[in-house]
Parts: sequence; C-alpha cells; structure tokens
Amino acid sequence: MGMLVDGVWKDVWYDTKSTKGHFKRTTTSFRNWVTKDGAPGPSGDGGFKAEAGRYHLYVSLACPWAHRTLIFRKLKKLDDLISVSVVHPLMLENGWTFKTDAAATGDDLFGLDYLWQVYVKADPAYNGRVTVPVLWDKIQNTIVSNESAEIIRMFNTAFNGLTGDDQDFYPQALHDDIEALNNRIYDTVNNGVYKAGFATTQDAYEEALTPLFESLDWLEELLTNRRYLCGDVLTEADWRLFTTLVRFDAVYVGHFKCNIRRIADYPALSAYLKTLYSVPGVAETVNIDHIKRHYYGSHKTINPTGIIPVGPELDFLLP
Ligand SMILES: N[C@@H](CCC(=O)N[C@@H](CS)C(=O)NCC(=O)O)C(=O)O
Repeated sequence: MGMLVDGVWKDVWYDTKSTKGHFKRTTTSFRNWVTKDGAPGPSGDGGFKAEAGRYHLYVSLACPWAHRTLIFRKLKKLDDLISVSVVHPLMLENGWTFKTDAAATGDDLFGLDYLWQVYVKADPAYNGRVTVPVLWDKIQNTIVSNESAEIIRMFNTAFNGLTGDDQDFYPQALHDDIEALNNRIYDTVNNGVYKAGFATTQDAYEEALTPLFESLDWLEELLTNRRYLCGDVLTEADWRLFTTLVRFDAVYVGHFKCNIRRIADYPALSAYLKTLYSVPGVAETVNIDHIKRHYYGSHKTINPTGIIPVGPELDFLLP
C-alpha cells in the first residue's frame, strides 16, 4: 500500500491520525469521459470517442469499485470492444502489481510490473493514490478515468451504436431516485464497510457501523416489497449495491468487523443477492478467491498473520 508523490512511489498506509481514527477516501483525479462522438462529458476534457479496441480496463477482481465496471462491460456486451488486465490480489508495499496467477493476467498492454507505472505513464508528476479501476486510452496514451461511478455511466450509453445494446441502467425518469439511493448506499454501505474496517479508534468504528446496519435494515424492508431498488427496473443502483453485498459475508463481517448481522440473516437481501448473481454474465465477474486473498492478505495492520478464513459457505454460489 502506498502512493505517488511527484511521480515517485512511496510506501505509506492510510493516514488516520489527522482524522482522529476515521478513514477518509480521497477524491479521484482522472475525470474525462468516453462519449459517442468524443464531445466532452460532464467533467474533464473531450477527445475520447467510443471506438472498438481503443480502450483498456485495469481492474482488481477483489475491488468492489472495479467490479462495477466489469459488470457493466459484461452486461453492455463490451467484452470484444474493451480489453482488460487483472492485477494480482495482494496489494502490499508496491501497491497493485501485475504478478500473474490463476486469474491475474499481468499487464497485457505494456508488460509493466506495477499499476503505479501506468499512472506515471499518464502523468509523470502524478500525486495521489494508485487505485483500480483505470480506463486507459490506447490512442492518447493516457488515463481517461479512474472513477468507477463515471466509467459505468460511460459504458451504459457511449458504445451503444457499436454494440447495438440499448439496455439502460440509468434511465432518465429514474435519475432522482437513483441519485438518492446511490448517495445513502455509497456513504453508509459501499464506503461504510471501509469506514468501519479501516477505523483506528473505537468511536470511528462504531460511527460507521450504526448507519451501515440502519441502511441494511432499511434495504431489507425496501426489498421485501420490491424486486429491485427502483421497483421492477434493474438500475445502476442495484449493481453498485451488489458488489458490496457479494463481499459482505466473506470479508466484511470478519475482516472489517461488520458483524451485527450477515447478509445471510436478511431474507430479502439474500434473495436479491441471488437474483442479481444469477443474471447471465454476472457470476463470472465474481471471484471469491481473489476477494478473500486480497482483503485478508493485504491489510497487515488489520490481519497481521495474513491467515485467510476457510468459510463461510456462501449460499448464492449454490445452484
Ligand atoms: N473512487 C474510486 C475508488 C477506487 C478504490 O478506492 N479502489 C481501491 C481498491 S478497492 C484501491 O485501488 N485502493 C488503493 C489505494 O487506496 O491505495 C472508484 O470508485 O473508482
């Protein structure tokens, strides 16, 4: 774990001293958008036209934010248009690496050793954390975006003319509902588990845990009466929640101490998780082995022995 300072790699853990034990996620720095015709998107610069074979996605199969982009690549039929490299599950003193293993592919584009080298290629004086996902442009030789929330919106529409797929996970009529759901779920659930897990004081941990379980209880009630978060329509809000739910019982309950209840204890959330998992193409984006090895193996301050629990048996994996 570390970061780049003026383009030089430094091995440092998250600073929670200045925030009294609270984990604060830093903002993302590459915010350009791929669009149908290369016109600028809501942020960043233009010049990133949707073209087959032009873009490359760097992901970790362990990371819930990168997982969103893999799901959208799959559901929006972008497999043949956007290539992918998968980093090694362990993120230690060199950050994400391109060491290969069963599902870690190495860097198919440049043959580099570390993800930070991709960031330095895009910006030789880069300052900040080196995170996945990264969407790389092979023509301009730079990072288009490293913000998953925006990459999934690009994937949702920009390539429709090339794939002929017009499924819409962010329909105009539901924008307000989706934003409201995303805001609460991001703060208390997606990022809530990290705030609990990376807290270094009892107070900071408990401050994250209470709203996390209030939100899970609220979601359980909501999903008792609805198929998806917005009703009958499957939207990006569901996929954003899914990547946290699918990791919850395997790692967040134990490793991040989010242990008031498991997802398995919530009937509606469990059924919903299974429904989303069984959407064609989704199961192949879930890699529980990388997920467990990453969290239990990479965060030495939380789990110094690096021992990976054998259980639990996960219900959604069963047919
Ligand atoms: N805002 C980013 C967050 C991505 C993120 O935090 N990824 C984690 C992996 S789960 C990461 O790469 N962390 C490395 C670090 O913080 O040094 C997004 O949603 O795309």
